[in-house]
Amino acid sequence: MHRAGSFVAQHISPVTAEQVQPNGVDLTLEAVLEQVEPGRLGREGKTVGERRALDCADPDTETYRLDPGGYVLQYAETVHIPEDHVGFIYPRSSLMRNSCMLNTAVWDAGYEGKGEGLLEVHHPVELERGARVAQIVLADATHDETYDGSYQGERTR
Ligand SMILES: O=c1ccn([C@H]2C[C@H](O)[C@@H](COP(=O)(O)OP(=O)(O)OP(=O)(O)O)O2)c(=O)[nH]1
Repeated sequence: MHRAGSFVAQHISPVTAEQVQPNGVDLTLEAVLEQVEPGRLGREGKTVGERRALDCADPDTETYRLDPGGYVLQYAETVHIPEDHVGFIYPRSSLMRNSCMLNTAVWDAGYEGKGEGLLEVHHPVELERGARVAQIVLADATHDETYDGSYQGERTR
């Protein structure tokens, strides 16, 4: 069962009433990165290649103008996935209706941090820093142990 937005909101910080949706909570854009060197996933271990933070095309309004391509998007909110739950991200529908897609991996029980997502841009788009771009939902889930990986606490310290 997926939990109501009001439940999800208890695990997101900071959060405003505008972000709370019937079935989840909207996350906002903190930064857009462009990968500049290859990463590697091996049989043992992994490395994330260097990413460069993009400048806003309009610094006054903190607006990014993105051409078609793949970008790493960083969310502004700290998310805590409570025990007995798993999280998933969906794009805000207006982002998708503008020919962009935001992809998700699994948000594990016990994870806490400011996460990232892969933004696919299929038509030029403008995104303002602080704009609501994604929605996180929580579903009930059984699990073994809780998340203790390399991304625990990312961008919160
Ligand atoms: O779209 C997503 C999905 C997950 N996460 C966060 C929450 C998740 O709990 C954590 C780690 O994800 P995963 O376990 O898939 O990472 P990994 O590549 O297996 O690395 P590690 O083993 O170091 O955790 O990253 C995101 O920021 N964005």
